[in-house]
Amino acid sequence: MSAWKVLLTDGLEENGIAILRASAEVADKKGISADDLLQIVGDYDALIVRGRTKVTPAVFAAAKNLKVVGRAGVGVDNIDLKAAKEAKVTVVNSPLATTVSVAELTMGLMLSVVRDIPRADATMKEGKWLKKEFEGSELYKKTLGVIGFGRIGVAVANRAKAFEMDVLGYDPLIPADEIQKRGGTPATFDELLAKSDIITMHIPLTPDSRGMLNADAFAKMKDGVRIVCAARGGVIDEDALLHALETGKVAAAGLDVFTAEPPGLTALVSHPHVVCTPHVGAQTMEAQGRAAHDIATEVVAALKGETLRWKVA
Ligand SMILES: NC(=O)c1ccc[n+]([C@@H]2O[C@H](COP(=O)([O-])OP(=O)(O)OC[C@H]3O[C@@H](n4cnc5c(N)ncnc54)[C@H](O)[C@@H]3O)[C@@H](O)[C@H]2O)c1
Ligand SMILES: O=C(O)CC[C@@H](O)C(=O)O
Repeated sequence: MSAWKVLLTDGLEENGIAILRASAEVADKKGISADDLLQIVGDYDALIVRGRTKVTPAVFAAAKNLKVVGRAGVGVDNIDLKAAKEAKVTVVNSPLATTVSVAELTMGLMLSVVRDIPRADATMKEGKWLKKEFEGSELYKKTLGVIGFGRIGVAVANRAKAFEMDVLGYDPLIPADEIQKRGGTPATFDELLAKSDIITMHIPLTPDSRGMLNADAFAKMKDGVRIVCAARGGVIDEDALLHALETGKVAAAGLDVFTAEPPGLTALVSHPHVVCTPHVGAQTMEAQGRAAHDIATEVVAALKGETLRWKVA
C-alpha cells in the first residue's frame, strides 16, 4: 500500500504518472469542478495542476492532509501562495520544461502578425487569390522589444536574432549588464515602448504587471506597432489594446493568452488584425512530457522531504 495519495485535476502525461505511481497512489480527476474538488481534496497529500484549476484559500482550507501543490508549467497565478504559506503547504513548479515551446509559438505569432498568414490561409480556403492584399513586412532589421528578460524572453531574443532583429530588453529585476550578457540591449520601459516595431511580453502576472500595456503605454509606442503576448492576458489592458487596434496605433496583435479564458468571441478575438491561439504556448508533446517528468519528480521529492529545485512557496 502506497504511503501517499496524489490528486491530478488537469491531467498529466503518462511518463509523469509512472514516476508518481512508484511512490504514491494516483487519482486522475481531470476536469473536476471547483465544488467537487473541495469535497475530495481532504483525502490527498499532493495536488498537481496546470492552469485551469484555481487553488484558492477554500481549497487549502479543505485540504487537511495536503503537503504539496505541483504546477506542471511555470505561472503560479492560479495558486493562492499566501494561503499556501498559511496552510504550510509547499508549492513547486516545473519552470524549465516549456521555455522552448513558448518561444517557438511566440515566433509563430510574430511571423503571423507581420505576414497575416492565418487570414491569407482563410481566404485561400474560400477559393480566393488575394495576393495584392497580403503585402506584409519583414522581421529583418526591425526592433523587437522584449518585456521580461527571463527564460522565455531570452529564448525569444535568441530566435529573433537569428532573424537579424535588434533586440531591446526591459526587466527591472535584472541588472543592465546581465540583460546585455543574455543578448539584449537594455532599455527603460519608455525607451522600449518608443523604439520597438514589435513588442512581446514574457512576464508573470503579478499586482505590479497587471495592465502593464495600458492606454498610456500604447500612446508612447510607434504608430503601427505590433504586439505579441504569450505570457498572461492580464498583463495587457484588453480594452486599451482593442482601442489601439481600432485607431490603427497598433497594426496587429498575436495573442495566446486572455484576461478571461476562454474569452469567447469577443471584439478583440474577432478583430481582423488579431491572430489568436487558445493558450497553447506550452501545448507540445515535448513540453508536456518534460513538465510531467519534472513536476512528478519534484512532488515526490517534496513528499519525501528531499531538496527541492523549484520551490515557489
Ligand atoms: N502561453 C503559455 O502557455 C505560457 C507557458 C509558460 C509560461 N507562460 C508565462 O510566461 C511567463 C514567463 O515565463 P518565464 O519562464 O520566462 O519566467 P522567468 O521568471 O524566467 O522570466 C520572467 C521575467 O519577468 C521579469 N519580470 C517580473 N515582473 C516584471 C515586470 N513587472 N516588468 C518587467 N519584467 C518583469 C522577471 O524579472 C523575470 O526575468 C510566466 O510567468 C507565465 O505567465 C506562458
Ligand atoms: O498549463 C497550461 O495549460 C499553460 C501553462 C503556462 O501558461 C504556464 O504558465 O506554464
